[in-house]
Amino acid sequence: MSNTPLQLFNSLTRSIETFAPVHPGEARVYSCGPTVYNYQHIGNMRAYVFADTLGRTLQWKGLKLTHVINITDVGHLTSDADEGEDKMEKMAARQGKSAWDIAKFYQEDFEQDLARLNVQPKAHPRATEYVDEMIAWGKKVADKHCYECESGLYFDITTVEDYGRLARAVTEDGESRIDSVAGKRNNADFAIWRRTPAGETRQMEWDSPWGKGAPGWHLECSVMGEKLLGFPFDIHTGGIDHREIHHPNEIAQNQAFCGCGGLSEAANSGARMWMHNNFLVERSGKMSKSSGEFLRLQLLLDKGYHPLAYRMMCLQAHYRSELEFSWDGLGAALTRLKRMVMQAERLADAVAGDPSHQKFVPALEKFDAAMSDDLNTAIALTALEEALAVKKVDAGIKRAVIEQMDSVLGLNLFDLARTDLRIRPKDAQITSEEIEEAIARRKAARVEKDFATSDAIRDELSAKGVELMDGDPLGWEWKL
Ligand SMILES: Nc1ncnc2c1ncn2[C@@H]1O[C@H](COP(=O)(O)OP(=O)(O)OP(=O)(O)O)[C@@H](O)[C@H]1O
Ligand SMILES: [Zn+2]
Repeated sequence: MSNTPLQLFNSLTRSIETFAPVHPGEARVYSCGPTVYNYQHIGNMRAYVFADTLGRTLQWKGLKLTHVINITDVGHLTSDADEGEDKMEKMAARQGKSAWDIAKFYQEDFEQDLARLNVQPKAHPRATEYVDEMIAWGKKVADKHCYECESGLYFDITTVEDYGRLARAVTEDGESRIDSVAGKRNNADFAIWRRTPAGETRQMEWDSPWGKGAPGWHLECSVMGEKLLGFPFDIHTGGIDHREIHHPNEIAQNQAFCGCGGLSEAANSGARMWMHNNFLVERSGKMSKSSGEFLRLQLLLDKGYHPLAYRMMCLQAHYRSELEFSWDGLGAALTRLKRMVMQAERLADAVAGDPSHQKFVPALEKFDAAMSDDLNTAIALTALEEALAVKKVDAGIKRAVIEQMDSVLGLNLFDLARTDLRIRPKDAQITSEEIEEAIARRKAARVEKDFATSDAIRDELSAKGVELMDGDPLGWEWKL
């Protein structure tokens, strides 16, 4: 546990602030979750590695954490600015399945990816479970803040003070629009309720005072945040794209809901702090699902990379910096993780003791200072390596220090074995058992000083794409 004050960058004020819990001894965090109309790409997963590292840090500071990552299973249109088709219904039509089945399938896939990245269990409320509460919220704010037009109930952004303060850049026509909704008063007004067009039926629709239809995407997060965490809660997170439209709209709704209009009190915006992770990018630009082919965690596995190598890759960058994905970078992150796992393996039999020992003070202080400085995981990783390198100390003390650091970074160092990190690529022509069996035969031949057989086995493996790595300092033994 650490008592150093935690400094975090609050997007709302664009400055570093000291975290002070709303409820003493507790931290309540809401992270915008995925729209489950498709697989998540690894860029999306960067957002959850960041949110999880934040949650772990708050726990390490001694706070009882309540952390929500919602599931958007209705209401997110193909444009964040509330226009176009519902992403769920569009995919359902494309796959010839029900929107409910689509949501279930991709939610499960998402949760599997979270587990693979060692993201701690969180609450995952689904938007469709809160529709009554969304309607109640709409009723409460409708008179003062909304107007109806043909396509539904819209929020008039001029009815709250300082709309778009979070984005700092919202202008009347500053956002990309794909088509404009007839009857909207201001370009940036957004739907609270989307009425099903006359003569159509949606798979996901509910009765409301504004006709049959579905809730707006921004409303969902406001409602689930308020219901599950209460206003104000401590921290709201999301990817940096949400700073421009989704979160300013949530804040406007929250101001209306609190009946306090203004933004002078951080409380009025629903959360005290708003934090945003930067993008994972490819050379060609932001990784995105709309671009057709995209990188999934499963593809990394299929190519032989352990998912935690991707977590390592994320931690090597500051969450507010862009991170460019490359296979070489991922390979380097895997090697780094492997070195750490090997060092942790040496402590496997030790019972964790009291971490206070002179020799670990510099590394622990460095780690604490780095994490407390707006989650500087890149430096924290070097402190972890310094602690791992400390020699001639009691293994139990060392284990306790490493466990503490790993509880924050989530690399799972004590549960991973070296061999877990060597994943056979999906297209490999040979099974791991066959490789191990050939290696055992070769070892036996070498004991007999039968170098001809030993070389023959090496060639036989090489022909199948397996390179033996005699004397490899990482003990890798072979690679494909
Ligand atoms: N390339 C990226 N890097 C980091 N975070 C991202 C990236 N793309 C999206 N995110 C974040 O991932 C979370 C889930 O995003 P969401 O479900 O809205 O999908 P999306 O990837 O933005 O969809 P699409 O690519 O179809 O526009 C959000 O917090 C979003 O800000
Ligand atoms: Zn959201």
